[in-house]
Amino acid sequence: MINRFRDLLKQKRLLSKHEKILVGVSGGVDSLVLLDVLHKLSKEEQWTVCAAHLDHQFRGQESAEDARYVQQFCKERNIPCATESIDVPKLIKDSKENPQEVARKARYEFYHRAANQFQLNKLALAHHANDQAETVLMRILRGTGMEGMAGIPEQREENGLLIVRPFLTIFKDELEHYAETYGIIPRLDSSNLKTKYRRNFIRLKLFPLLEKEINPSVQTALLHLGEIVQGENELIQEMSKDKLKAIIKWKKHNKIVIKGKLFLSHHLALQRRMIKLIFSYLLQEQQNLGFIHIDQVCGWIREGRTSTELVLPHGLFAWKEYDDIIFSFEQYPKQNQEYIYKVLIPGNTYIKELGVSIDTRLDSWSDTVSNVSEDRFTAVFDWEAIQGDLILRTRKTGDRMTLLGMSGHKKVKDIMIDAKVSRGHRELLPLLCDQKQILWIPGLRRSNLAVPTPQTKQILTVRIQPFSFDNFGR
Ligand SMILES: Nc1ncnc2c1ncn2[C@@H]1O[C@H](COP(=O)(O)OP(=O)(O)OP(=O)(O)O)[C@@H](O)[C@H]1O
Repeated sequence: MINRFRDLLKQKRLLSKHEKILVGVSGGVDSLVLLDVLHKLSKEEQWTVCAAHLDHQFRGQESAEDARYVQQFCKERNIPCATESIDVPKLIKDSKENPQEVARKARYEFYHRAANQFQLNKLALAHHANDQAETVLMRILRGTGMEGMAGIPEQREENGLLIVRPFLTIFKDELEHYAETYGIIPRLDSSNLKTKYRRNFIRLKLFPLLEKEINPSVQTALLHLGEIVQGENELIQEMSKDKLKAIIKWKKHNKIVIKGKLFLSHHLALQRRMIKLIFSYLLQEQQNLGFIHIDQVCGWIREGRTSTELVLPHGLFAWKEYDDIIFSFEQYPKQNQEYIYKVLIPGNTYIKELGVSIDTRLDSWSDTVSNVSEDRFTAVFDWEAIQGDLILRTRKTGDRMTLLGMSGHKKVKDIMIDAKVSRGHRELLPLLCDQKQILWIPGLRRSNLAVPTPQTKQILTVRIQPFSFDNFGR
């Protein structure tokens, strides 16, 4: 019988020669068989095999006896065994998290400690084909995507520990048969019937019914479905990662900007995956968003309108700026960030809303005529043509100006739209005005007003600290 397991393990290629394996052993039949099989094959495969058992203190004395039982089982076979006893019921009481998650976390932390203690890098767990079929069916019934339907992964990495499940295609009756053949007596977990209610409902009621009425091999069918989906899933995941790289314009830990048109050029299946990847990147995989939100985002991007902001769970926001789709934990720049400053002449005025300062200087024409040079953030004016105080303020509805080199007025809003200034930044961008008109939109365009001429006596040079739209309002 061990030969069949040897062949199966070889075929799976989850374990190669010289592996250093930690086996998670509960004391139940599956994990005792796994430990026994791996131990029996360890000599020829030159494996180091150790065991780890955690007493979760769920069942008082009974749990403590499980731990002693596993220790004894290991001692008889000369297998090093790490055991710990943790008051998981107390951890659950003190925590706000889901009880199963708390127990799982405690167990995995323990596995890591045990693996470090024995210097091992693989963890083998004894989930089997029935567990897999139950998982696939349960997820289908509860609602899942392809990732969920793929079931339990045969191999995955967690913080440097490679977790393998060599029995995932072996049904429990075969493990029980092995146990009987080799005289392995498992501990009976009395909590099984209570804690695994839903699983037991599927195992004890639903599967027998489905096997009788629909398909005698329903579990195998589900197992195959899981395997097929897992393969296709891996393929589409790889594709999504590739495509995502191309649509990301830039990203930082709390913000991602993607190219809308390129995103929409992909199939909806890839779009959904890419949004999911974006969520898991921003949310650090802790609290991914479900199908409803993923679909909501895809639909919202398709809508195309640029003026809506999407409020998502876990403090995430999404908005559009021309072709950019922005996902961020910072809210869309507020509309009412109006400001107005009297500009000191000569002197320095700090605009706190922008985090930049504005410098002014007055010179006689003859002093400056040789070195006056305008750029996006510097402008020069005929001082005498300026009417009253100089102010720097945000845009007001209906603001208009005459651009240098153009005749007629143009709406400031349209000038900004033409220059592709995003909606949020339109409300923040400073306008330099005198008492009557707008003279200059720093960084963007200047008006045809107060332009120095050969008759100009005094030149006003205004220089605003260069700003990028990324520096403010976002
Ligand atoms: N207390 C524990 N200590 C260490 N490993 C555990 C413990 N409980 C479960 N495991 C590992 O996790 C796997 C899955 O656990 P699960 O509770 O689903 O199965 P189980 O019914 O306890 O399986 P088994 O028949 O092996 O006891 C087990 O097969 C075993 O490898």
